Amino acid sequence: MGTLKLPIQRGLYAITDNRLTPPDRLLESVEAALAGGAVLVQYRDKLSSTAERLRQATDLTRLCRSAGVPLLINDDPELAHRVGADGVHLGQDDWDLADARKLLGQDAIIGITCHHRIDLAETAKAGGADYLAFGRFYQSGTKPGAPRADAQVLTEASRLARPVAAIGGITTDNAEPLVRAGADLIAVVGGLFGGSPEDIEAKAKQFSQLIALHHPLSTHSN
Ligand SMILES: Cc1ncc(COP(=O)(O)OP(=O)(O)O)c(N)n1
Ligand SMILES: Cc1nc(C(=O)O)sc1CCOP(=O)(O)O
Ligand SMILES: [Mg+2]
Repeated sequence: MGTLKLPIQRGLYAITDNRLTPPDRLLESVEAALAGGAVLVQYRDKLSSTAERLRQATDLTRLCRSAGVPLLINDDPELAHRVGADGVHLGQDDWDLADARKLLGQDAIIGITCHHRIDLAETAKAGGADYLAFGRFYQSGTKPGAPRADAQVLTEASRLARPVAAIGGITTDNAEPLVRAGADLIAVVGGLFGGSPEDIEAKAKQFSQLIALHHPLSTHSN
């Protein structure tokens, strides 16, 4: 873990996937997302062996650190601790937030899945979550069974004074209403990594530009 908590910027949150960012393309895919302006990266891998996950997480930690962008590990605070990543993303059935905080320390970034529920977000905030994630907003090939959420929850969550992430089926064509509703982080797997590897940087730039343009607190014209 770094010695200082990195700030969470508003923008694109790039999330990796075994199928779409396989081991032989993982680093170049994330590099392209970073070149396109991703402000946060999550290593999400539910299939690889422990040794492979350790290798990939170590490589990504190095890459993201050199880009000055925080790397979070999905589900696995012990792996985050081992590789010195910047934090974790935890779902409602994953590690307890307090236990993860105890292991990773105050400077770790910990994000929590809140589905479509403000009560879960309030609990997560009270427990010290660094951002609150809501979804899924659209059909998702990555997690088709995730509960549905409506964009209004993003506006309601804006009052909680924590960065708000939106996830689930988001593409450059459907992200704008979520940004307008108050999403600070647009979290994407398929809409970023699902096409041709040559297109990742351009897609990341498109996401980054539309977030900068349409967020309610943007200094650009809306
Ligand atoms: C940014 C972000 N939001 C939500 C999730 C989903 O977390 P979880 O509910 O634990 O589901 P899995 O990702 O573990 O399948 C996420 N990973 N990232
Ligand atoms: C990992 C995840 N969590 C979700 C939630 O709603 O909590 S939706 C989702 C999948 C995100 O991938 P894609 O951008 O390909 O839909
Ligand atoms: Mg999880």
